[in-house]
Amino acid sequence: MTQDELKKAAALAALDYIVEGSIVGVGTGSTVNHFIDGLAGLRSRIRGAVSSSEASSQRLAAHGIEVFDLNSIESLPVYVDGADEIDHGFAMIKGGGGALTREKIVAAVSERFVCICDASKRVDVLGRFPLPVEVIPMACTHVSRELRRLGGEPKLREGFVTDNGNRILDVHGLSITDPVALEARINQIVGVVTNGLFAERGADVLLLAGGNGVERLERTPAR
Ligand SMILES: O=C[C@H](O)[C@H](O)[C@H](O)COP(=O)(O)O
Repeated sequence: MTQDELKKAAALAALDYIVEGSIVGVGTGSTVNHFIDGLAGLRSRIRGAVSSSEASSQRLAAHGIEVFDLNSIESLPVYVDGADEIDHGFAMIKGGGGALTREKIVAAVSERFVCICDASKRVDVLGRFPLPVEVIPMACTHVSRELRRLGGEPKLREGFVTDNGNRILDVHGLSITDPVALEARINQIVGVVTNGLFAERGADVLLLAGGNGVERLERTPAR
């Protein structure tokens, strides 16, 4: 199977986690695009969706799925999203598509985070994928200096502006052995909006597609 076929298999498996009659939290990216396309077939069984990016909102709307403002809803039983890397404790690096801030907000509201990935995303230690950090534009140089002090090598994502009007620094060379601590530390740097570590609020379920099908893994409570 190709990587895209594996992404699609993981995405379609996530349809089993949708709560009938609810609003569904929807992430961003090529794996989630398969999920949105699959969700279109269940349109009559959900109220609609909350989206984490302009791109996902457009795709949802094109399928006739109503997109709600997060501020207008009371609860979100399930959030479905991909990841760039996920470790064995279900901490993730996200933001390869630059949607990390809205993704983290929607994930924070959700009761259950279902992560959909092909098997190449599973790692022992996070950090080979450069860690995206969303930054207020005027703070890029300051934040870069601070990130270097933490041992990383930040590179500005050229020509890219987030849905929130900010910039992305991709931080190379980190070996992230304590994702919860690093997530908090980077968020303390003035000018940082969000970083792409999803560790304090990691995934609850991992649907991991490989050669032998889709593994359905639940986070163990002790994480
Ligand atoms: O900003 C993008 C998101 O965090 C994506 O969920 C992540 O980059 C994975 O994307 P893909 O499914 O395209 O590999």
